[in-house]
Amino acid sequence: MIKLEGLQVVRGGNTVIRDSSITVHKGESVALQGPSGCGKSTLLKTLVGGCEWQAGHYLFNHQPVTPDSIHIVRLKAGYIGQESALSGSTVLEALQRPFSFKVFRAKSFPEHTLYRLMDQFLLSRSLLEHHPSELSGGQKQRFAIIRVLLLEPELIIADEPTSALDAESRNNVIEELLGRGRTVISTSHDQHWLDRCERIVMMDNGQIIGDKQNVVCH
Ligand SMILES: Nc1ncnc2c1ncn2[C@@H]1O[C@H](COP(=O)(O)OP(=O)(O)OP(=O)(O)O)[C@@H](O)[C@H]1O
Repeated sequence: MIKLEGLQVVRGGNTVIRDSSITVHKGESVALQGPSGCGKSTLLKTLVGGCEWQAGHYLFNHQPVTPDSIHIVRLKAGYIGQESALSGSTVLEALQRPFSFKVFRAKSFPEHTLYRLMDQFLLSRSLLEHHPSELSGGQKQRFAIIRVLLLEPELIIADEPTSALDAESRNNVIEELLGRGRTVISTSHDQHWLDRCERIVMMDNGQIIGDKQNVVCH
């Protein structure tokens, strides 16, 4: 699904991703691990065009991707960022907003899925009428994940998706994102999340330095 070869990313004049290559197949769950500042978030952002790459090759579903054609990835990949903003006058409006974008207009808003996910993530229905700024950090994070899931992306890119969650909602989010055969590329400092990813890719100083299969206990 994703193939990077010799990728290089420069930010603020510094090379923060260097000569990085990785292949991720459909259905795999991969976590990038490594010290703070080694480039994990940058690599995830680059996959959806949040950072430009200056050298290397990027293939998505065997198609070459360039910074100019990154929209082919954005159509099919959902990005859950560390500070995903929900914009709208209510939470419901924020969740519905992507469905008004031209590229997603053919999709209808999956209300049943929304309610299923809210129940699973322990979110009460009344929150839908709240202003997004009234949500707690953990509620915001769960709604940001729901917003991505409602669009049924082929690929999920998740930057610390459980960082603001308590144990119960964390387990439910892990089950939903990692327990259903989805293709997920992530970074996390949460050992519960890491234990459920099938592959751990080690990074250091902007480079991929190791790749191991995890024995996943379901
Ligand atoms: N907007 C930016 N402009 C310039 N440099 C940046 C920017 N954002 C991050 N960097 C630099 O890029 C490098 C990689 O940062 P990145 O956030 O990708 O690391 P990380 O591995 O995700 O760290 P953490 O585990 O702390 O989230 C760091 O040296 C950081 O200082």
